[in-house]
Formats: sequence, structure tokens, C-alpha cells
Amino acid sequence: MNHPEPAAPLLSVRNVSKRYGDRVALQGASFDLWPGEVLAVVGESGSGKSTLLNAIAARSAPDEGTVQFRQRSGELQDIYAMTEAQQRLLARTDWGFVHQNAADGLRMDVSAGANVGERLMGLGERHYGRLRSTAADWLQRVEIDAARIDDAPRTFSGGMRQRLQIARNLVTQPRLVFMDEPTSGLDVSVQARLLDLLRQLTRQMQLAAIIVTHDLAVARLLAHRMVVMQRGRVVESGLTDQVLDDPQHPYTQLLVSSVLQP
Ligand SMILES: Nc1ncnc2c1ncn2[C@@H]1O[C@H](COP(=O)(O)OP(=O)(O)OP(=O)(O)O)[C@@H](O)[C@H]1O
Repeated sequence: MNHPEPAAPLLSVRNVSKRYGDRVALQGASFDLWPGEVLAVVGESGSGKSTLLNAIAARSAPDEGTVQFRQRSGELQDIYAMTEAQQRLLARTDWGFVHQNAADGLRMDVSAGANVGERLMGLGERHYGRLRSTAADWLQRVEIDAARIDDAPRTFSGGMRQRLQIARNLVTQPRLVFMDEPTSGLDVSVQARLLDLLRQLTRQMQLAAIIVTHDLAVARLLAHRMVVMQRGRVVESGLTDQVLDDPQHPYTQLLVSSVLQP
């Protein structure tokens, strides 16, 4: 897989920690993400993956550490030093967040077209014809029949809902998308199609993404690089193929071998 090597990181995470009461959910996580790079965060249930994702996506502030994002202007900005209004603007323009459960990322009772158009309206687009044609284009890009544009996602299958959620996030051409277990909970064949689509879109759009998954096959297929978490710590990180083919940490070795031995 070609690895993009631009000069400066898009996201820089340093020593991020978080506790819930006495429980340490995340301890000293650090990594950089480069423009156009897809990073998988893997680890078993409870290892701190969602806590990490929420901390770096400005959804839940860490107790310690910094998260810096490179704005389009080139300026590296601490996301927790931003005002709430600045964070919200980022979240609906340059960032996307794909939830595991599509219902958490969609408005289930408004039309598919409105779900896609909403983020564009948030950027100031008001022209009905343009909103509708962009929404129709995006439905096609995520392989949803444009004839369903006026239907609400409540009437969609699980796979269609997830594809709609992806369209809703990507319509503003974000530079960074966070994804929390985007394919789990779907049938295997539906997962495979969704993974193909995600791979195609991340490449076409040169999208940087951080994907939380417990499924090493998802990491293998989508990610340039991966970090492995155990009990709140990053225990191994590196190029995906290297980590999966030659894991160094005993925990990663266990994860990889448990996948190989069904
Ligand atoms: N809101 C919360 N209150 C208390 N403890 C929490 C909370 N959220 C997470 N934790 C604890 O923090 C640790 C890390 O949880 P986290 O959800 O980040 O793990 P995960 O790797 O995402 O797990 P899963 O794959 O099951 O979603 C766990 O021990 C969990 O019980």
C-alpha cells in the first residue's frame, strides 16, 4: 500500500490519559496521523479504544495530554483550547464521525436527501436544486438507489443506513473522519461490501481516518498503520502489514494467533 509522506502531521496526539473514577481507561496515548492516512485502533473489548476516539474527536476531554489538529491554514491548533463554537464548526465541516450504530449518526425520520444535505446547509448552501442534486450524487456514490432520496433511513436496511451515514459525513469533503466500529453488527456479506466502499472512498478522497475496530481483517483491508491497545495503553504501533505479519508484543501475537485459529 502506498503510504503518503507529507511534511506535517494532520493530528498530533500526546500523552492522552483518562480515568473514570478509579479506573484508568486510557494511559499516555501518543501518535501522529498524516494527511490521507488511515489508522486503525485495535484491541479487545474494554481496552480503551472508544475512550481514545472520543478524546481525540473532541467529544470527551481527556484528563491529561494534548490533541492538536492542523487547520486548513496550516496552523496546528489544540482542539481543547478551541471554543465550543469552533469545535462544532470543525465537527460539521472538516471532520466526520461515523458511529457504530447508524441511528446515532443519522436523523432517522427525515429523508435520506435531507440527511446528506444538512451538513451542506450548515456550510451555508441554501439552493434547493443544488442540495438535492449533490445529495442524489452522494447516494449513488455510496450505492443507494437515488430513487430512495425522499425515504427516511428508518425504512433502510442496516447496510444502507451505514452507507447513508458515510455519505452524510463525506459530503462536506472532510479531511479527517473518525469511525467507531463502522462495520460491526452487519452481516458478513454486507460488511464486505461496506469495507470495499470505504476503501475506495478513502483512497479517492485521500481521506485521513481513524478507525476503531476489534476486527483485524478491517485493519488489514483499510489501514496504512495501526495501533494496538491493551488495558488503556498503546502496546504496539506500526505499518499494518508489519504489525500483523510480524507482531512484536505478546498481546498482539495473541490477537493475531487467535484470529488465525478459529
Ligand atoms: N462512561 C464510563 N464510565 C465508567 N467507566 C467507563 C466509561 N466508559 C468506559 N469506561 C471504562 O473504561 C475502560 C475502556 O472502555 P472503552 O469503552 O474505551 O473500551 P473499548 O476498547 O472501546 O471497548 P469496546 O470494544 O467494548 O467498545 C473500560 O474499563 C470501561 O469499563
